[in-house]
Amino acid sequence: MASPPTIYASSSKPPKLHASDIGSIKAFADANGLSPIPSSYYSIVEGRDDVADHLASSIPVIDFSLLTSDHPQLHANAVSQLGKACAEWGIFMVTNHGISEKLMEEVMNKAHEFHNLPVEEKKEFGDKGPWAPIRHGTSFLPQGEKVHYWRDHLKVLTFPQFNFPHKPPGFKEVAYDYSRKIRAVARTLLQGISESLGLESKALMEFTGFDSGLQVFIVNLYPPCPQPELALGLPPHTDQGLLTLLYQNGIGGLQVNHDDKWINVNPLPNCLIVNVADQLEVVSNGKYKSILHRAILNNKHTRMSIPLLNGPKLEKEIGPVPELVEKEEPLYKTIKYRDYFQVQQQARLANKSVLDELRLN
Ligand SMILES: O=C(O)CCC(=O)C(=O)O
Ligand SMILES: [Fe+2]
Repeated sequence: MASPPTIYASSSKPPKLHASDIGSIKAFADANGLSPIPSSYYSIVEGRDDVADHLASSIPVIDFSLLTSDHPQLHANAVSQLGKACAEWGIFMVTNHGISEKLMEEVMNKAHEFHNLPVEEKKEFGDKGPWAPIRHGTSFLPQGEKVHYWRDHLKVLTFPQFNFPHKPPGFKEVAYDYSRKIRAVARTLLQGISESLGLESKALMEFTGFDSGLQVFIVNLYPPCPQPELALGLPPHTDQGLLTLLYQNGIGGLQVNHDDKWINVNPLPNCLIVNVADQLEVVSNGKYKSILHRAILNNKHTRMSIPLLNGPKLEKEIGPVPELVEKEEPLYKTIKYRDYFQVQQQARLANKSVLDELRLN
């Protein structure tokens, strides 16, 4: 067995502090510098898992301009690559997506400004539960979790209704523009994914009510952590929704689980990282599995990530698409997307995957 980290051997193990008392891990990290982290943030006890870094360069890359090409063969090739990426990986990078570098930078800068606002100024956005349109908070599920995670977040419902914090000035405007452009990219990807399953291009959009679908705009900030070998930014989880499109500030930290190994995601410049999420697994009847991922930490740089979760319409009944289960057994229950949240909250509190609750034996 590996020798335990020295912090465990010390008689002065740092105190357990509850994330709700800490409020903002950024403010806490700013105030505490290099002091040992509270022991309530120890989520890695056996040392970090091995990382299969030789596989990092195998994460698929989809050229969006080929997917939207008028040339039938180029489009067909892109669709087949997309299907392969969803089936074999559940994560891929999208290049040439058409969202300008300038807009992406503006969103990132404003997002940073938001997290840099004094704690008092952000109090009005404090987390009031899963259905609140704007929620600012820390960790993962502070009220239910046994250990905490080194991250602050802002989560905003940006579709079908657009909500957004009114500060810092200009954030709302660039976020609106970005949110709509991301939805358009997600919509085109969903059409390609539909085709890759042998369905009509609009089939998944219509079945999931995508054009009135939920979008959650998340801004994560992971401050430098003095003991990154002991804590995590986010625990292993899958995302709700159909497709998550994520952009980060150039500091690595996202890892995905592929064939039971953790792999660092090293994004190409200006690309979008796309994750297959739970509802895509369900509608594809398990052909495209939602990807397990987590966020690790470093002790030097602030990491920021901006994932936008694009899901079905809340009132839609979501289960395997009927065309796919004409010749095979449905592997998942059908439930209203709105009710899925209830199941998800309970499953997460019990530390289970929500899909386990929806799987039919
Ligand atoms: O920070 C990251 O790269 C991952 C964020 C994430 O998985 C999430 O917010 O659900
Ligand atoms: Fe996630």
